[in-house]
Amino acid sequence: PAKMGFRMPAEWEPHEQCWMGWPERPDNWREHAEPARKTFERTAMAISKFEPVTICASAKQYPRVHELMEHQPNIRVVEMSMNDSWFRDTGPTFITREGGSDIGLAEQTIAGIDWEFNAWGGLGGGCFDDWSLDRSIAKKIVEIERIPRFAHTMVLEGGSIHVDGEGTCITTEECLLNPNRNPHMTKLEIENELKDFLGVTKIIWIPLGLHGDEDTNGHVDNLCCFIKPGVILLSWTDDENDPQYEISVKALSALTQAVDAKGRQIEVVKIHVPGPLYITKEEGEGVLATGHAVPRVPGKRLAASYVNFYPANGGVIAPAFGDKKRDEEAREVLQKVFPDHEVVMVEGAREIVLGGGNIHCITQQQPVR
Ligand SMILES: NCCCCCC(N)=O
Repeated sequence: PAKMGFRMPAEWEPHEQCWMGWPERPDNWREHAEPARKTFERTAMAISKFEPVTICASAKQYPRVHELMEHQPNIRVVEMSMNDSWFRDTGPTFITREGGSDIGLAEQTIAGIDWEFNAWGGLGGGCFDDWSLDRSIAKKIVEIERIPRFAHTMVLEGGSIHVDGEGTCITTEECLLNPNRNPHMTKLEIENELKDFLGVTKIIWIPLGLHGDEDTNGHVDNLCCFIKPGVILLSWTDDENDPQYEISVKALSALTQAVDAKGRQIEVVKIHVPGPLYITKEEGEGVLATGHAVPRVPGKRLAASYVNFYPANGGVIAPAFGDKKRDEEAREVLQKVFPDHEVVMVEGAREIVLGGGNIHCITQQQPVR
């Protein structure tokens, strides 16, 4: 696609809409996903103040969600079956190009990449043992939008990459070089596919993702993200005894020793992680042990980070974990780095991180065409 002039826009570039799934499986979400649906609802309502939202819900969930959103003109609900509701990873990665007949390109100015998906590691450490429905979500979304589809055989989740829109991609070795994704591909081969499909010329590799992020093997979207070309927001901790400290120091060094596609040094802004937060006994017991999904064990560290936010048109939709001090600190940092956006902290994001991700993981932006 890069050869055809496509690139993945930066997430802060104008959106046509936001796509979301709807949680229900009781072996990944506690209390039959009731608390999680409350937070998904808050997230969809918050985003809908800035851009249209499409919620995809299973046949079982459709009636309730449709009724819930009946008076929300900026939210539409469609029926779609899924194994779980992580549309960052199962939705398409949209790519765009400057279209128009004047430059001889076909009219198509937007397309969707349909990566291979194996539930974050397949039977070698994945989150559940059947992902057959999730593998069709990207295809169904681009069909609904009548957008061309670029299918790829490489396993990749949208949460494992971030781009600056100007040729640079950041990702983690912990995830992309994990043998449970593409064991048959070398680092160079993976780089070349990212360059071709995302329209980037430089990959900056970060060794490890967020401590505790075992579900995804350290997706970059839980560790750091671009806030504009040349500037990266990095999850940090002042506690040198927290295992996160070493990880963040390594990431800081990888980022400050690199230059981006335009030859810029990277400026790093730190944002402190909440907590540390751990799964409580009550939370763990609320998740059904079916044997078909990764168990939620009380006492395990939650992979909670404020960089897992969604940049909507003019709004930053960020997780609030109930850690009053760090939630407020994070809101201030986000407002400072996004001076022209309205920062909305979504209460109850702890329910999403109990499922293994956060607000960025449950959303997928569709850029304007
Ligand atoms: N249990 C699956 C968690 C998936 C998290 C998704 C993400 N992009 O981090």
